[in-house]
Amino acid sequence: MPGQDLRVGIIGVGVMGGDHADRLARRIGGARLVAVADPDEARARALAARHDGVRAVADPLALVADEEVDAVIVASPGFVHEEQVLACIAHSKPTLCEKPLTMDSASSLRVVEAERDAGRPLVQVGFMRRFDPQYAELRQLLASGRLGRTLLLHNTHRNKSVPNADFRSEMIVRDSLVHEVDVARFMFGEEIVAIQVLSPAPTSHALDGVVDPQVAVFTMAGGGLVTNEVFVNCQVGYEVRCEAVAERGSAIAGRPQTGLYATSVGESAGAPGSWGGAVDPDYTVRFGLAYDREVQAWVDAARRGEVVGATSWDGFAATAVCTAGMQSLATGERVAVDLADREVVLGVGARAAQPIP
Ligand SMILES: NC(=O)C1=CN([C@@H]2O[C@H](COP(=O)(O)OP(=O)(O)OC[C@H]3O[C@@H](n4cnc5c(N)ncnc54)[C@H](O)[C@@H]3O)[C@@H](O)[C@H]2O)C=CC1
Ligand SMILES: O=C1[C@@H](O)[C@H](O)[C@@H](O)[C@H](O)[C@H]1O
Repeated sequence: MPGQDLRVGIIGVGVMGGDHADRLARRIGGARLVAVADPDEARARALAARHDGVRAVADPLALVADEEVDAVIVASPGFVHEEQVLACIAHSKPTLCEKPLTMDSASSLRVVEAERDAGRPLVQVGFMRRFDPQYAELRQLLASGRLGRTLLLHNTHRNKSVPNADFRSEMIVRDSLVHEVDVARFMFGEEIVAIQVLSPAPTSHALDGVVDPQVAVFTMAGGGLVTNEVFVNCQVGYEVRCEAVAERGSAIAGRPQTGLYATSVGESAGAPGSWGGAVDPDYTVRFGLAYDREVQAWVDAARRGEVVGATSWDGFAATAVCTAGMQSLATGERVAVDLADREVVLGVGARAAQPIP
């Protein structure tokens, strides 16, 4: 592989698959897009037609088996990830799987076990916030110990709106809150042992019966607490931040300026979707650089036969927390996370992913 471009296939060419195709074509070195697969064949053909040398393949599993595809980005909906990622592992193809790894902890564990049995690291999960410069710097600051022991995190996660009628309360946990789960594990460097999902009065902008916003509280293995607001129909724009509170100070990733920061759809804070500067409209803008860094790191690591960023274990651990979160959403009760023992599953001394370059 050294010296040759990594030939990449993308499964699922909706918002994220299309975005990754563009970055592979324009901004990523050492790789080229060669094939795309999507059951929406017209969409796959249209994307292939926009890029030189890219084939549209009807069957995602045929793309995985294709000898001219070295590595695969899985950007299909979460409920088909298990079958597609297992196929990638069976064909020894390095895989960047968009979050969530799968929809429940049992299926995510099957992916972890399949990769273990394949005997080499193959799967990176698309938790891109780990590659956002501010999130990465916050993680380094906390790990350096300069602020003392980390006590609390406060996460905010707001989407302007979600277009999909399928985006029910459960989806907010499995598809949106799952990012905060990974952030909490990343910042603390430890597992989450319990989750409680609270249901405030919903916004009138949510579909009937959808709990939006939600407030989730995570208990970390060392006793730290993480509060999380997830609000997917906030109307204003995309706001994602993480404040860490430690024994000797605090720090925030994701706040664009100092001073009063007010957002509004109305006139009081200026033009709609503004605070005097602009609120990012969505994740493709806010995390564009993080996705670039994530995909470049994946390409570089795949060429070395390694995995960086979030591993299949991280994907499994996040899904396990969300599985418990679904139970808590239904009852309002605090639910313990049922996480397999990492050393039992992966073996004593199993190597974590390489640190993010
Ligand atoms: N990291 C991040 O910030 C984000 C990650 N995502 C994740 O990316 C994945 C895709 O999400 P979007 O692009 O927003 O969805 P989308 O709905 O825009 O696109 C999904 C595409 O997959 C195709 N598809 C449906 N069934 C398929 C199958 N069996 N095999 C292959 N393709 C299939 C659809 O035709 C569509 O083109 C999801 O896992 C989602 O959670 C989505 C948005 C942001
Ligand atoms: O992953 C993402 C979406 O799937 C999810 O639906 C959004 O809530 C997140 O902000 C975005 O990053």
